[in-house]
Amino acid sequence: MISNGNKEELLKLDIACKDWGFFQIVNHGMERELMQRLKDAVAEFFEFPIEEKNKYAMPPDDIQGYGHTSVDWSDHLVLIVHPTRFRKPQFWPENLKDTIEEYSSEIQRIGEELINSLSLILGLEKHVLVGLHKEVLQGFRVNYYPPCNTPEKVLGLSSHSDARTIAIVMQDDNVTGSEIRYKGNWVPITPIPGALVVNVGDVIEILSNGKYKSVEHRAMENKNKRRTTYVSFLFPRDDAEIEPFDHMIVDENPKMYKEIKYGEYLTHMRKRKLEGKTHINAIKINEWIGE
Ligand SMILES: O=C(O)CCC(=O)C(=O)O
Ligand SMILES: [Fe+2]
Repeated sequence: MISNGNKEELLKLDIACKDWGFFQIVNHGMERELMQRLKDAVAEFFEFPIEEKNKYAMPPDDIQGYGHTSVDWSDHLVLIVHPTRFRKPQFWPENLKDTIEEYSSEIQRIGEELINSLSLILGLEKHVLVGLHKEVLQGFRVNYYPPCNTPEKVLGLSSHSDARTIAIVMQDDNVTGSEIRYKGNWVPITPIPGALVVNVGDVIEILSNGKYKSVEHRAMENKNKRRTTYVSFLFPRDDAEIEPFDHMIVDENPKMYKEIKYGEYLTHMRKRKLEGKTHINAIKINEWIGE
């Protein structure tokens, strides 16, 4: 893991965020046993009969709970896990709650360390970025992709960029499916056992005035194998103001994005379907099509 302040590691992080927007971390300090425990408990949950899973069903006007994507071939469970006052315990499956609690507190530690490193590569003091969040919120989303007879005809999850600060993803070890768009091609992310995949979200792209990219990604289906991904999103409080840092705006790279309250950005994004980078493009200067 990037130890804060280690110049060589920070340089690697800078390159990864500029070129790819994605990287994998290995020495993150999360116990392999805890990672496996979460995988086992989630597998148990998705194998429950539908009536059992529907006890946690996402109501039409909510973003938390168990549900299905409308156009894609996957199910999900979505929870806000941090801070605790935003939790809705009615959506926390009984067999998962203790493990999610433990896993998400490790993710909070790892995620805040990563945000501190991003603060440093953005040329700021270590804690500036966390401060700008007002509070670092954490969402947890499990994506469950069942085996599919016609994997070439449907997607597990349509192409999108994440509207968050960063996403930290645990994948299955032996199944592929995640792909990122790199120089016009779709590149699979090969799982490294025990590693966590990290990707830069729209918030970092906006704050860095486009230097670090929130890269488009999608999930493919597999014919004979199911696949599960465990995605933790870190993001600012709704009232945090998001706009490019002054020092990232230079003559060769004029200000690319308008200032926006994070909550407003999310509201605007939720009105649109998942489609590449349309949300962030909408707040680009000269392209604003919001309210
Ligand atoms: O499951 C994957 O491979 C990607 C999931 C993802 O991008 C998301 O949930 O935002
Ligand atoms: Fe994503």
